[in-house]
Amino acid sequence: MNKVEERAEEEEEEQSFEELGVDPRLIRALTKKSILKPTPIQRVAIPLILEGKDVVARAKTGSGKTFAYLLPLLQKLFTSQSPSTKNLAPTALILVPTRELCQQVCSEANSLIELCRVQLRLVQLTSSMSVSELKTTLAGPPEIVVSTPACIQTCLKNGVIQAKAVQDSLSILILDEADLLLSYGYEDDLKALTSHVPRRCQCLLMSATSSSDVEKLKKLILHNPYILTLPEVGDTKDDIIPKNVQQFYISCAARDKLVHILALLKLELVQKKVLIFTNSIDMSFRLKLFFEQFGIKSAVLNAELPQSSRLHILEEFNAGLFDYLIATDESQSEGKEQVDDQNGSERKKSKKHRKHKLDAEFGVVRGIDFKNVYTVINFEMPQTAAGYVHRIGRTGRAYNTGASVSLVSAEETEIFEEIKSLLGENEDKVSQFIAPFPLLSKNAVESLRYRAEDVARSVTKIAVRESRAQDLRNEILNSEKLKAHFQDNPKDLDLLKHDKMLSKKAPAPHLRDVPDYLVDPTTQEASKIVKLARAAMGNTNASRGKGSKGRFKRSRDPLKTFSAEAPKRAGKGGMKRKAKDTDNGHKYKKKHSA
Ligand SMILES: Nc1ncnc2c1ncn2[C@@H]1O[C@H](COP(=O)(O)OP(=O)(O)OP(=O)(O)O)[C@@H](O)[C@H]1O
Repeated sequence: MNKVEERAEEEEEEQSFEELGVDPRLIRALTKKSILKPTPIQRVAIPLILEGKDVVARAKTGSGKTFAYLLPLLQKLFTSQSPSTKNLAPTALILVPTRELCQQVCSEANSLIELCRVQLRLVQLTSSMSVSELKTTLAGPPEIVVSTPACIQTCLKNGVIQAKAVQDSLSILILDEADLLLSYGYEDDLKALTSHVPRRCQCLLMSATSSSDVEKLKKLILHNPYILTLPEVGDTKDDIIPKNVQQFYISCAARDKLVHILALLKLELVQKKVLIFTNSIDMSFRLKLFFEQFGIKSAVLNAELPQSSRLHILEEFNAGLFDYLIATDESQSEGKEQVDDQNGSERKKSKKHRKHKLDAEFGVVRGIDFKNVYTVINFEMPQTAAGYVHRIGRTGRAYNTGASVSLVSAEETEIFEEIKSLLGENEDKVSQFIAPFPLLSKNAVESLRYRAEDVARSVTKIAVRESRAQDLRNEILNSEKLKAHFQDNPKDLDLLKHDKMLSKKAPAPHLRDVPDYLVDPTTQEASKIVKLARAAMGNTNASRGKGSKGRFKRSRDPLKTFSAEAPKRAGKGGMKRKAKDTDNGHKYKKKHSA
């Protein structure tokens, strides 16, 4: 790149929201949220959307896609309000695959609207609402509706929204997390809707990955769109995971995973907050009960819990009320049961053999904005490489940094190799993108083995089953209370704690703290460095805020400068990434589709 090109790129990177043409009210609102400069996808998408272009935006997880469409959408609605024209249907429709995402988009948008002090109504429609609730919510109508395709289809079928009114009123249609809409089974719902979408309607399609599903949707909905692809996503395999996330793995036998995760958490070798993934709900309860005996408080999150409990757990975790969340993601082995609206649509497929209903519109991984998660731990490896990308995408969001640690057993070698090849690894070479975790020594693991195995034996299948049932009962009882309470006090998070003890047996006092004599000096040193680094990076629950506040100081990163084992390999992985990290090109491709 020559100097002129370099300068042009630098200038582009320095572009402010103001220069992108964003309304001063929105800029003030963003400033209040400590969002000061646009991310690369926002820089390119906002002006095009303001101009009224159809856009397909592909940018990696956590790159700020939500504001990339919300800001121009709100701005257009601020200025287009005309009291003489009365719409009979919403002007804008945002479709997302899950209820959790509905909730998240609504709260992001509503907080901007509130801060801007404009008259604009945005509502959320969910499949759990009755026809009369849907009608009441849509009365007006509101300018913006956020929902899932299935729910909109229910509204159309039941006459809650008239097709003719959609044709007359709809000006902007946004498909968020577009790569997932089809895999959630919404193809027919989307096809039914598109027949009513007027040609003049501006259509936007946002996604984290490119897939044949995105192509299908593009053909179905968009007319001659601008395709925005940040090179970090589309072109080079090595940048599928955000650059600010360091990836590590630990090879261990499946039966040794408990002692390894105990060592990581108890010896404080990973930074908080920590999001732990399991492939089954039973395993998440096994982990929770195991942790409890060592005085580690955690909460579980899965598709079986009532929706209000799930939203509350997310809010509490995001607010920093607890540090460890064990999530079972939606694509994993237990599958998901299709439950839909109360009006008995064809999507309701009951599976008798399953004891508990899992919510088909639950999505814990995809698109959910977990705030300030520093470490993602794959206690069990995901079943697909794409699942890995989405799990890891829960850390390192926007300008924050993060790390992931995957516990890989011999049985998981195949998927691990698949993940490495997706990231662009060459089988014969030393791992470039996922390095062995350098801070956990064999001695450290062995020092905890006796205690871990003893406690693991006490967490029997019956104990797991009982605590899972108990937790579900508690949450169902609480969910009604939560629903009512949140309507009156949306900001109150302390009503119910989700990290309470489930175990019938109180933890033995001697297991709460690891005595110094059990921890070898190298591990003590490693733990000290992690703590120091956390303090130096301002990574505490209170201070590790959004945007640039928690910005990474690479030179202070212990995972780059310290190694308890295998210093050469870890160093190599670290150095390579370090070199790559300086290459912070934010180019984009813009082309008209054929
Ligand atoms: N310009 C910005 N500066 C700093 N933080 C930002 C900026 N834009 C968005 N964020 C924050 O970054 C986080 C991630 O944004 P967002 O959820 O939009 O990512 P995403 O690209 O949609 O990710 P995913 O594909 O996982 O859904 C959010 O907490 C958001 O508030």
